[in-house]
Amino acid sequence: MITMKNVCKSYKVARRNAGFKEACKSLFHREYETIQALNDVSFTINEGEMVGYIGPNGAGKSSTIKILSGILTPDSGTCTVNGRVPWENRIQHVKNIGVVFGQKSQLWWDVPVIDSFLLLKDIYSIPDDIYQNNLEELQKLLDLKQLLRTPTRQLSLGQRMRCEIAASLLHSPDILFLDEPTIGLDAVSKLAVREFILRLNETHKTTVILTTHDMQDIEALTKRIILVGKGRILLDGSLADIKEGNANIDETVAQVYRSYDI
Ligand SMILES: Nc1ncnc2c1ncn2[C@@H]1O[C@H](COP(=O)(O)OP(=O)(O)OP(=O)(O)O)[C@@H](O)[C@H]1O
Repeated sequence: MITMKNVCKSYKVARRNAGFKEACKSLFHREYETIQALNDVSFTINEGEMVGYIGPNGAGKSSTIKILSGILTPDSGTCTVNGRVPWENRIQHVKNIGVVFGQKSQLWWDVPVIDSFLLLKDIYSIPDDIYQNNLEELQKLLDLKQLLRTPTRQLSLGQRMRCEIAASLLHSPDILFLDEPTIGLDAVSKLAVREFILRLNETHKTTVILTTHDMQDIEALTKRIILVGKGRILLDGSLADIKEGNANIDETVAQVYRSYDI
């Protein structure tokens, strides 16, 4: 189970005006601004649930995922993932979770994908039999056979994303965090990724938290949505709660964002 209770997170950002004079001035006197990325965020997600975490740019989605995966520590509030505080026992915690950041790679750029997988096997101390079973299953379901011997940098975005998802699941995590996993993918790759996530959730009961701006992803994958805006949870329900008649889903969501002024 995942719980977040009254979590707040702010960032301190240095600001200065343009120009050489301002750069010199900032050496002696820095101005800072505080950005409140998360403000009193609370929710609970049960085992096996698949939840869409949506909101406009800068709403606080990635900050939430980073806290849940132990990369960031909140300023205040509590958070547990399967009974563990993510940032306190990171080594144990990461064995339980898989994370895919659509805009970042966890694969080593210059080596064949299979070498990255072997490195991950060592990092996560995955036993041989589990690694082999998982590799075989993922290879089949994500159609990786032709890709494993290719260096990551030579893969297309869609091919890389399939490899990234496989990499995040080699150690059989109970929970998968997907931060914009279909960003930039063509229709065929998107469908393949969606189908795989659905199947993973159905067969392995993996808990999935998905952040995306693609409302078709949300429509296809999640029954529950949590809407975040300006660092606050604004709605915890289903797409049906915000959908009106046969309105287009993108227009509906844009209308919701406008109505909350986010
Ligand atoms: N490392 C950082 N340093 C300073 N400010 C940050 C940092 N990371 C995020 N922020 C700020 O915190 C706020 C929330 O950012 P976050 O990346 O969590 O939003 P998001 O919902 O994931 O956005 P997007 O959909 O654009 O990826 C934004 O105002 C952003 O500028």
